[in-house]
Amino acid sequence: MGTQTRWLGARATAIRVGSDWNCYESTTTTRTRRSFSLCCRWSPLTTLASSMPYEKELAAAKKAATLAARLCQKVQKALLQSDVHSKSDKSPVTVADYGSQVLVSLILERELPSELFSLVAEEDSGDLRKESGQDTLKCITELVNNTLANEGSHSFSTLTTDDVLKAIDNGKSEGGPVGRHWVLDPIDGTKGFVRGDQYAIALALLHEGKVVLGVLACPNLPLATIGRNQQNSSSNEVGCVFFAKVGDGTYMQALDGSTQTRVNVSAVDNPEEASFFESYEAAHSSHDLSSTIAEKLGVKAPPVRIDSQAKYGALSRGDGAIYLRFPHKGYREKIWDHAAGCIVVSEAGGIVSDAAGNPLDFSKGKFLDVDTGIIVTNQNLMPSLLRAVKESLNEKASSL
Ligand SMILES: Nc1ncnc2c1ncn2[C@@H]1O[C@H](COP(=O)(O)O)[C@@H](O)[C@H]1OP(=O)(O)O
Ligand SMILES: [Mg+2]
Ligand SMILES: [Mg+2]
Ligand SMILES: [Mg+2]
Repeated sequence: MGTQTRWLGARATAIRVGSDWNCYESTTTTRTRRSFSLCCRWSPLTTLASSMPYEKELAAAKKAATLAARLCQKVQKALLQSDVHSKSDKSPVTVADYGSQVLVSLILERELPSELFSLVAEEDSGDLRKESGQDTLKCITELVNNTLANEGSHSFSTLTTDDVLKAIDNGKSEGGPVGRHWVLDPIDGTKGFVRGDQYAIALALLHEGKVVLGVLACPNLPLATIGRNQQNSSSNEVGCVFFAKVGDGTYMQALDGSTQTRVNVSAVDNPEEASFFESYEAAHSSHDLSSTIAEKLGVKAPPVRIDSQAKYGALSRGDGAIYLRFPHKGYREKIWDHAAGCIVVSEAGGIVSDAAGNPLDFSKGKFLDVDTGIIVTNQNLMPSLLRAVKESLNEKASSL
């Protein structure tokens, strides 16, 4: 099975690998590589991208999220050991948020050099460019350089503060329905991070407005089941990475890189045996509304409250069967808070929708316009969950 090359003119080359022809466009101005499946005449014809769709991108995303998780673990450890562990002192958290974004941005760009790079990320460099942000900027730069050095990453020379600002600002893309966009929450669940609880590094790739891959690194999530289905486990190891790409299922791996296992959502169809996740923070999601819905549905177990998209990860492996999220009036959901979690759950067999049963639309820029809230469960429970949600919302509206 050798390779063979055909010259398709000044801008494209076809390379045969085995019986497949892979066509590349090469222009000096755009550095893009595209599938030419529509314009090439001979067959069989597939592209590298279609024979292993998003394989390279997934590997890069896992590498980026894992390294960012290491940086966050270091900061959280220092934060919990120091006496600045107070909610009013936001600086250590800020350093980790920015540092995580810098690492993901740099690693993705380095690992995928032939692709146009577009990143929609939560943080921007505005505050770090002010006089008052200079100490924090130095601190982030040092932290990122140390993390890269500890990982033995020799492909980066020591970063300057300017490099750091540029890497953060790579995340300024607006996303949208055309092309590819990475979507990043460098620390999802900041409140949990500060408390020493759950948080996640959430990274996803959108292609033509759809989520095609997602990685959720959850440094504090036990590898063993949590929540109501918790069994006695000999392992108290923590640190999970969930990852999924479209059509390929969802997998979980330990953060330290052990063998991956395929995961599936719970198959429970009796709500009495189901348990549900919701935000730890009542300010992020109405606990009252969730408990009305759960009661109407017949759920007996109390809610499992944890921070961040770790809820999507836990649900994808069947730790609980339902996730209810009803932010308070006026709050607009962002794509980076759901993109990775959404594909992790749906590839594990679950359904993610808004409160009216519509799928989430990630193609509208950085905001997600959802009807009232977000609900997640398996195929068996979704019809009755939707009924319970509708009834509860109607009752709430008529009581106002
Ligand atoms: N007022 C709010 N209502 C709902 N979600 C919020 C609010 N403020 C921040 N968030 C975001 O909600 C997510 C955490 O939700 P939870 O942990 O409760 O599920 C995080 O993405 C958090 O942002 P951040 O990424 O800055 O932590
Ligand atoms: Mg978030
Ligand atoms: Mg965040
Ligand atoms: Mg935030």
